[in-house]
Amino acid sequence: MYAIKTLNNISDKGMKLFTSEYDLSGEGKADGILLRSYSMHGMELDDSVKVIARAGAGVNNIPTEEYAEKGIVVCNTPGANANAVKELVLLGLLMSSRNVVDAVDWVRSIKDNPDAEKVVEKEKGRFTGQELTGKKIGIIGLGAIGALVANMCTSLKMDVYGYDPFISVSAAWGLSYKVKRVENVDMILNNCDYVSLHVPLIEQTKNIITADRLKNAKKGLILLNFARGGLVPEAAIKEALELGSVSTYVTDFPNNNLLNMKNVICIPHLGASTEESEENCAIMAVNATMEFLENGNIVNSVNYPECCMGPADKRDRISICNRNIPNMVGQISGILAEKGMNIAEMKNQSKGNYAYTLIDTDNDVDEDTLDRLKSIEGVIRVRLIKARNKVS
Ligand SMILES: NC(=O)C1=CN([C@@H]2O[C@H](COP(=O)(O)OP(=O)(O)OC[C@H]3O[C@@H](n4cnc5c(N)ncnc54)[C@H](O)[C@@H]3O)[C@@H](O)[C@H]2O)C=CC1
Ligand SMILES: O=C(O)CCC(=O)C(=O)O
Repeated sequence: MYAIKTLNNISDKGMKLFTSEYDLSGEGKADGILLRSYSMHGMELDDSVKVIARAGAGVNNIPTEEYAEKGIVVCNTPGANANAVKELVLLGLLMSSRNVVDAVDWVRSIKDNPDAEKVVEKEKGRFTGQELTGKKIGIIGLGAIGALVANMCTSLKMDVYGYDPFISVSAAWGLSYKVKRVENVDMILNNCDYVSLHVPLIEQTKNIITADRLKNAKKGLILLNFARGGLVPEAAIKEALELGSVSTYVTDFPNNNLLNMKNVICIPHLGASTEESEENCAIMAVNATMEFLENGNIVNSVNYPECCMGPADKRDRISICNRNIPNMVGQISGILAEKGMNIAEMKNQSKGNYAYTLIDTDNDVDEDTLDRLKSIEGVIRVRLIKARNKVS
């Protein structure tokens, strides 16, 4: 039996995939944790936790490196909510271009005016906007969401520019040939009418949109931030709005300061909040959790490498989280050889500072073997997964 804890509400479509082997009561020590935006920084974790699945893309709410050090695999759900975000970006583009928020507020204010129809025609000129077609848009970050946004904007007949020095091969393949490649953030800000941010919040992207950069931005820029608040310092936005270099800031990450600024359109972090996206994310997160707990297979991890060997069905499987340093495989297989054990199948993958090893063995695995594997310098965690239908 595996115990699962959830730190946010996770769609039933995903949760009901957990079989009767899973205790979802949330009581006792968890083997796996599922969450959305809950902040895990500073949270005490039981030693029992082996896998954490973020039903979503951004993992800045999880100390992924600290957990890698503890042998806890953190997964996310790449692309599962990208379409939902793309559609909200479209709304952001339209809201900011057609003064929809102010116009709707104003028209509500005349609801008791018996001449509302006439007043509408007289006053509507105050809300005249601009069209998207023909305007320049820059997309910063061309991953799952940025690529969809870029392609959507080409369909709107916008002139689309993209910046992503780390673009993946698959994202590049999916990108319209109409998206023009730009070499730096400033070229985007200085030349575009609209800029949309789609990078993760990491050390290198924190405060990426500085006050200095915004000073030189094309006058009247509309800046959309559906990625993370920490990419754009509030002081920079305040100054840019006052100077007029930015005309409107659309953000999915409101706080008290932003809510009190004129020409800031705040949305309450709704980017991924559609039924479809919540279901997609939950299904992917639950599948990754079960795959790791039952088979030791790692999919969509952000702190350990992808490593899959199919179901742990016929043979016992040893799962090892280890540091990415020389001679780990040699030492591991050496111990199994000394114990007279035969390796039927083995896989070792690495990612950054960490590596992961899966071993299927023809023999029974005893406690002494596991203890010896654990004592290897650089081994972080060892787990035995008993075969479900063992061949004797
Ligand atoms: N508003 C919301 O509800 C949601 C917000 N998000 C945010 O959007 C972010 C992006 O999501 P996805 O597109 O799914 O992730 P992704 O991982 O598919 O794409 C991120 C892209 O950013 C690029 N990148 C990284 N560092 C960069 C840099 N310094 N400069 C330029 N590009 C850089 C990467 O190469 C990658 O192509 C997430 O990390 C999350 O913070 C994601 C989903 C929902
Ligand atoms: O779960 C959510 O609503 C937030 C989604 C999000 O921000 C993300 O996936 O990065």
